[in-house]
Amino acid sequence: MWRRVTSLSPFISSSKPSIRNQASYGGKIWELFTTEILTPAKAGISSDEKTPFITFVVGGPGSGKGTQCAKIVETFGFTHISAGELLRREISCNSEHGSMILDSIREGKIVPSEVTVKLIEKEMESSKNNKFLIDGFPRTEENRIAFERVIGAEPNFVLFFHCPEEEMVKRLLSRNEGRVDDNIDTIKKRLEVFTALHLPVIKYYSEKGKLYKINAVGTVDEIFEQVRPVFAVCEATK
Ligand SMILES: Nc1ncnc2c1ncn2[C@@H]1O[C@H](COP(=O)(O)OP(=O)(O)OP(=O)(O)O)[C@@H](O)[C@H]1O
Ligand SMILES: Nc1ccn([C@H]2C[C@H](O)[C@@H](COP(=O)(O)O)O2)c(=O)n1
Ligand SMILES: [Mg+2]
Repeated sequence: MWRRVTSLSPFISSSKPSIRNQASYGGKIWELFTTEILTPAKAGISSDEKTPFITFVVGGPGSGKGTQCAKIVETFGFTHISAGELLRREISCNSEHGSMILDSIREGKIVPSEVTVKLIEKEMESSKNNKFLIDGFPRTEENRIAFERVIGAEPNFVLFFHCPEEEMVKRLLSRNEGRVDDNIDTIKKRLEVFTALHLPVIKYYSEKGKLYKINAVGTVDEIFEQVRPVFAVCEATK
């Protein structure tokens, strides 16, 4: 079980990173952000079993966040909390916010942060684990600030899956899971929202030295080989 932390502490020291891994293909402004694999001390990994270890997993729609989270869970024993899945669950059980959430998802819009953060908080509180992968969150600065306020914690680090738009569109159109937002019109809106609202979040964590940028092009296993060393640092401190 995790306990809530009451103050936010800086996790990053100024010593040199042990490994530096920069994505190698062209792109937009995302190119400004680097991936660094930090030493345990630099990554701020606590030896306190009760302090939650929080990783945010971000990236565009279809960049492969969910796919890689499944591999991280299998290999490193994290609890996977997908913000999108929690919201879809609210739709399926016709909850108080179900129809508002469905409308937002159909339109490719972001659900108000207070709703999403409350769902995440409930999942964290009911888990016996203290290592969390929070997938598809934060999508916006509003999401990020609401999490800090409600949960009283920051992520230990943030994994950013960087994928070209054409590849994301191709993957989403062939996902075939019956999602109401996997159609070309909604995908276009999701991409617009991603470009407009996600950049400040990426920039924020990059400046804090918490961002690990992963080149999300390649096979699932190739991509996981970039992800693995980030979590191996965490394992090494147990
Ligand atoms: N490296 C890859 N190469 C090709 N296809 C992939 C790769 N990784 C994932 N996929 C496929 O692409 C689709 C989208 O992947 P996934 O659901 O993991 O993305 P996501 O980032 O979680 O998307 P969303 O934000 O919409 O939830 C899935 O059908 C998945 O099987
Ligand atoms: N922080 C979040 C996460 C998700 N949503 C909504 C909007 C997304 O298009 C949809 C699906 O999420 P995904 O499964 O693609 O991660 O859920 C949101 O509003 N806020
Ligand atoms: Mg997903």
